[in-house]
Amino acid sequence: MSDARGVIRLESLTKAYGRVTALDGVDLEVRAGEMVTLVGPSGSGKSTVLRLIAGLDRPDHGRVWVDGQDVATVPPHRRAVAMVFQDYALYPHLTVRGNLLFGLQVRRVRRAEADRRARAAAERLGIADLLDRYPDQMSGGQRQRVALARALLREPSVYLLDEPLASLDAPLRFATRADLLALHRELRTTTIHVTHDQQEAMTLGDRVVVLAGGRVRQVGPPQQVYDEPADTFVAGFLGSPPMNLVPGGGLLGGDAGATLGVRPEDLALDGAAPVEVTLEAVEALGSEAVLLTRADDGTRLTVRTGPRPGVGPGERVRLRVDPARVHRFDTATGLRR
Ligand SMILES: Nc1ncnc2c1ncn2[C@@H]1O[C@H](COP(=O)(O)OP(=O)(O)OP(=O)(O)O)[C@@H](O)[C@H]1O
Repeated sequence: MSDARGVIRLESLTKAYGRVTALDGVDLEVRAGEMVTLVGPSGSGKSTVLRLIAGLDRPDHGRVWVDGQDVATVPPHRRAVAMVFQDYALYPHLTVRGNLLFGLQVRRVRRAEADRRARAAAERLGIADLLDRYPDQMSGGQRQRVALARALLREPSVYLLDEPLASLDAPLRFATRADLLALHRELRTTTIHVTHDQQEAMTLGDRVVVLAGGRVRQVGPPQQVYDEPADTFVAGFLGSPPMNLVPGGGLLGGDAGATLGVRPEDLALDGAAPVEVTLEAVEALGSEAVLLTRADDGTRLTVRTGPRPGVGPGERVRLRVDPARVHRFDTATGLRR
């Protein structure tokens, strides 16, 4: 089914490890050419989703479709997927060239053709001068590029990326993220990318999938999920610092049965505003500052301001709340109203 190439469909996927339910009925369709970011707390089942797609584990119930085909009986090496892990998983006894050629040799690609493809992938990822090095002679960033180049050589229908940037330092992470995005724009290969990183979740995917407790909580374009979180869990998970959530509404405006939420950037210092709080701490982050405040009723509100807010701990300050920016959730169910 060539028209389904690159399409991934997960249907009621359930998986338990002993008494731990890792996935609890996951449905998801990833479109051809799409880049989807999978986020969620530790243990929410993100890696399990990838492992089931790759065939490294089998679901207890449910189905995985790759390229329009139910892959239940297809072994991992026959699936059209390439997985990249945080810890690279390179062969330590092989050079970069050896690592890149390995999969091509398994697939009986002729040597001259394999060499040509390996060099092209290495050049694309900027590691062509490292072909004779062994993995332990390279930095983490370089190893990760080798792992990505190796995935590229498989020419899969789908890339499964399990936190590939997590062990890189901030500048390298930023640069590699940009490379990953450029590569995706060029190749348009369907990609599912697991990350813990808020910025990656917001910037890398066409859509973000929020997972919690083995269930999909919300799927949508990152900005939409950020602007309209489906429940209090998603509201508190996406965004750093997280959304302020006030059960009963309190000083955001009383609302029995509702939990009101406001993001730190939607609160502002304003001497004429009615909400008065005590400033407990100021976190200066260079490009911005985060104010930790506490109202007389005990409610804590986090405020995001410019880098030099001009106020200090212990001061009484007033906060302006943009009413159009207040989110309303049902306290009992947590669902957006
Ligand atoms: N092989 C295994 N044996 C037992 N339990 C497992 C196994 N693999 C995963 N689990 C459990 O299944 C749940 C989901 O794990 P999974 O690795 O998918 O989570 P995750 O969202 O990727 O977490 P993290 O962000 O920490 O990597 C966790 O509770 C985990 O402890």
